[in-house]
Amino acid sequence: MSITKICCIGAGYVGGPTMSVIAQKCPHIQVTVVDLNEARIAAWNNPDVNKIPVYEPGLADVVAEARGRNLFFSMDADKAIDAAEMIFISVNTPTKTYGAGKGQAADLRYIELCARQIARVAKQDKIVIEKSTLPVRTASSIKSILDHVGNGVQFQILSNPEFLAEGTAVADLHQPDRILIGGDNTTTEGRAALEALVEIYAHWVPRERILTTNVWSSELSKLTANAFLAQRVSSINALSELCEQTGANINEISRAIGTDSRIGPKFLKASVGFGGSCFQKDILNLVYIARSYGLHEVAHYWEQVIIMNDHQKSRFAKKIVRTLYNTVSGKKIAFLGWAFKKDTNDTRESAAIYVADELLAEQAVITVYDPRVPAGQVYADLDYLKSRAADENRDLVKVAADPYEAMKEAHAVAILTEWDEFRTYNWQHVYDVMLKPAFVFDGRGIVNREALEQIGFHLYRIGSGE
Ligand SMILES: NC(=O)C1=CN([C@@H]2O[C@H](COP(=O)(O)OP(=O)(O)OC[C@H]3O[C@@H](n4cnc5c(N)ncnc54)[C@H](O)[C@@H]3O)[C@@H](O)[C@H]2O)C=CC1
Ligand SMILES: O=C(O)[C@H]1O[C@H](OP(=O)(O)OP(=O)(O)OC[C@H]2O[C@@H](n3ccc(=O)[nH]c3=O)[C@H](O)[C@@H]2O)[C@H](O)[C@@H](O)[C@@H]1O
Repeated sequence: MSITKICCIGAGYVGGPTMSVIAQKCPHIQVTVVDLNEARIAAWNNPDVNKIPVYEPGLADVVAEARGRNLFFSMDADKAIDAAEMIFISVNTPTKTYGAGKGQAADLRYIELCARQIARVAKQDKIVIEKSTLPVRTASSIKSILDHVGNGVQFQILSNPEFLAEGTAVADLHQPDRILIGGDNTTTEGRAALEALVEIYAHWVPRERILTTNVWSSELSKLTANAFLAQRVSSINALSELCEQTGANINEISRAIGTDSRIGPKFLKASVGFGGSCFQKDILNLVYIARSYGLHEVAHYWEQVIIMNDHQKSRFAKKIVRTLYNTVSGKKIAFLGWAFKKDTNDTRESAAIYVADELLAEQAVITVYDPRVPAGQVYADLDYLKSRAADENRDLVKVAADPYEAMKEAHAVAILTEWDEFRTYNWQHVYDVMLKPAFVFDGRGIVNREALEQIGFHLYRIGSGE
């Protein structure tokens, strides 16, 4: 089966970049990305390609190459679904905030809406692909809806989880470690669907990197991969606290253990805590699934990864309060970084939000500088917590367009994101304009200890007991 038209439902951080790269690499396939969010679609269609809604290094060039040629962003989902032979579902699957499983299970209502829409619109056989991260066995729910609501049309369901990381999405999509496709290879139609998707990726990904499994393994591999990655961060963060007590240095430990080829060097960077839309959500989901099968030890084991991460964020905030003579009331603290990692404008579950919330509860006054995050997003993130009135968030938190302005007359600077530019600031100038004693709390381990201490700063760095 040769695919000529693809539709993707969901033009977010995954749908947008993923489909842009498929369109770039497969100019013979027409790719239409649809979304309910009108502003988002308008932004993807912005004639100024630098104003697309997702900031990712290299993405604007990919969009510029394919958009209008074989890549389209549209609000007309019915039309795109009807025309496509292959439909990716790439909508959000956040943690449930209501009912059974509240705070843990994945909220699948958007997935179900997509399945019902596809069933309603489809007039010819379709391949439906789970691109969103989903609990194991979701494909059977999608299939049930499609088979019972659809009008006799045949659907093949594949699982094709996405492993890109934000900030490196384009590089990850161009050269993935692997592509994972779960499908039913026990039937002729199932095998044909699997092969159709393999064919698409094979335009730029070596075949040996395209793995096929059964659907359930594919769904569960995605949750497992994120759980393993997050577990490494929590493990190194747990030890960062012990380093601070003992005079050991977490960077040296990461280097020492990372050279063991069985451990490997990646994901061993101690931090103020992992953020992002997925690690916490996916582990909570894994915990919920394990518990729903009565596997309490399994659930408890993975839950520790989250507990450790919450502790890491909280102890950073507490360290600031303790160091500033046990009170930050009315004191200006400058935040360098608000995004959950560098090279992205995404702030979902960013450690900065929770550190800020804890300091605001102590009546601190915060000025935020982030090279990519606009003021409106900072306030939206704080308002979402409902810890205090929106007016109070605006009174206590300011967002600066200039980093030196943010740090002027501050008691302390807290580094929350590892943006490269923070390393190259004129720290002597920063020292001169800050109140004394001037404190720097480095939650990312990026500044040079000797240089800052020579200038006169008091420096605290995560995982450094020196
Ligand atoms: N953000 C990331 O780096 C990664 C995310 N994932 C997974 O991919 C999925 C999507 O994540 P993101 O792209 O980050 O989410 P997102 O929130 O950025 O985008 C989802 C989009 O789907 C749209 N949408 C929801 N329901 C819809 C419907 N019925 N019809 C049309 N559009 C609809 C929303 O308006 C939104 O624009 C999630 O399951 C996530 O776990 C997987 C790998 C990486
Ligand atoms: O499912 C997803 O959404 C994605 O989640 C992560 O990608 P992402 O969250 O975009 O970014 P990561 O590079 O994994 O970083 C996550 C968080 O961990 C932190 N981190 C990462 C690595 C490290 O050594 N230390 C550390 O604190 C980062 O600062 C960030 O806050 C995974 O890396 C992707 O493979 C996956 O597709």
